[in-house]
Amino acid sequence: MEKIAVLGAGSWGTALGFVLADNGHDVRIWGHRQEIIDGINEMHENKKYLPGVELPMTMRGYTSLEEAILGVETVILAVPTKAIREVLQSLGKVATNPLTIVHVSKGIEPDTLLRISEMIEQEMEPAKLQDVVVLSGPSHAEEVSRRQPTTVTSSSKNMKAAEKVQDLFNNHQYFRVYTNPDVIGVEIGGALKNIIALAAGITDGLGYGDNAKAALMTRGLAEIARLGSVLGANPLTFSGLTGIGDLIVTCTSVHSRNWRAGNMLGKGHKLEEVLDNMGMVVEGVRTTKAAYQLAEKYDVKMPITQALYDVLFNDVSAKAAVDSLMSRTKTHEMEDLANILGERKN
Ligand SMILES: NC(=O)C1=CN([C@@H]2O[C@H](COP(=O)(O)OP(=O)(O)OC[C@H]3O[C@@H](n4cnc5c(N)ncnc54)[C@H](OP(=O)(O)O)[C@@H]3O)[C@@H](O)[C@H]2O)C=CC1
Ligand SMILES: O=C(CO)COP(=O)(O)O
Repeated sequence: MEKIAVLGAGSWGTALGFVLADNGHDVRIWGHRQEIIDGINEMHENKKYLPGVELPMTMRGYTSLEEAILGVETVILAVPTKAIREVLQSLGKVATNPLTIVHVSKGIEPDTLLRISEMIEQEMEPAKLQDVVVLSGPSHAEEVSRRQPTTVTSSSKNMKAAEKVQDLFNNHQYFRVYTNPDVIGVEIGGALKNIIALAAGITDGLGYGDNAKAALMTRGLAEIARLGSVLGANPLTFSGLTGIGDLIVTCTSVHSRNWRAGNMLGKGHKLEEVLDNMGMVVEGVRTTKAAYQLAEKYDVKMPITQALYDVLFNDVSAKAAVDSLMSRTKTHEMEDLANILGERKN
C-alpha cells in the first residue's frame, strides 16, 4: 500500500484515483475547486466530472497541494495539457523529496512543440524529479470508474519505473496495464488520435457514414505514424494500445469529448460555442495547432491534420475540408510508410 497523490480532480484524475483506491492505496486527490473537493470528501462523488459514481471512502480530496503531497513518492499528473506548466510550477515549490511523476494527459504544447514528458523535465528541478512515466491507452473515465475491462500502457525511459506504475495500477478485475519503452510513440499516439477523433466527429456530424470514418481512422493512423517515426518513435507502437487502440476508442465512442466536439462542428456549430458547451477539456483543438506546426517544421505530409487546422482556425467549412481531402492528387497507399521504413534501415 502506497500513499499516492493525484493532481487534477477532473474525469480522468478521479477515475484513476478510483482504480488506485480499489488496489488498496491511500489516494489523495488534489483539485483547485473547493466545491468539487468538498463533494469528494462529503458525498463521495465528483458530481461535475463523474456523476453517479460512488467514490471509495479511502480517497480524500485536498485543495492544499502541500498537504496532498506530504509523504508521497508518486504523483499522478491529470490536468489538461494547457495547465501542466502551472501545476508543475506549484508542485516544484512544495515538493521536498524526489518524485516519480506519472502523467496521463494527451497533448502536445503548441509553439514549443514539446511532449508532456519533456515539459516535466523542463519544469522540475532534477533534485525533485525521480522518474517520468506516461500512462496512456484506450480508456474512458466513465467506463473505468464502472469497473469495465480496460487496457493501458505504462512507458518510461526507466523501465523499472514503468513496471512500478504497472504494479500500482494493475487490477485483475478490470484494469490491465502493459509496458512499452517507447515514450515518444506512446505520447505521440495518445495526443494525435484526438485530432482524428475531432475529424471523425465532423464527418459523422456532416451525415457521412462508416466508410468515411474508416478512411479517416486508417489514413489518420498513417499520418500519425509518419510524424511519429520522424520524431523518433518506434512505428510498431502505433499498432498498439496507445496507437490504433486509442484511435478506435476515441473515434467511435460517445464518451469522447473530441468526437462530440467534432460532431457539433460537423452540424454547423462554431468552435467557441462548442468548447463553451463541453465543460470539459477538448485536447484535440490545441494539439491540432501543435501537430500542424510539427508537420511544417519536419516537412511531413499530414493532410487530415492540415484540413482540420483550416476548419478550426481558418474558417474553412467542414464540407469544403472533406471535399479538399477527397480531391487530393492520387497517390500510392503505402508509399510514405515504405519510404520511412527504408530510411530507418539505412
Ligand atoms: N477523461 C478521460 O476519459 C481521459 C482523459 N485523458 C486525458 O487526461 C487529461 C485530463 O483530462 P480530464 O480529466 O478528462 O479533463 P476534465 O476536463 O474532465 O478535467 C480537467 C480537470 O483539471 C482541472 N484543471 C484545469 N486547469 C487547472 C489548473 N490550472 N490547476 C488545477 N486544476 C486544473 C479542471 O478544473 P476546473 O473544474 O476548474 O476546470 C478539472 O478538474 C487530458 O489530457 C485528457 O486527454 C486521458 C485518458 C482518458
Ligand atoms: O483519451 C481518451 C480515451 O482514451 C478520452 O478521449 P476524449 O478526451 O476525447 O474524451
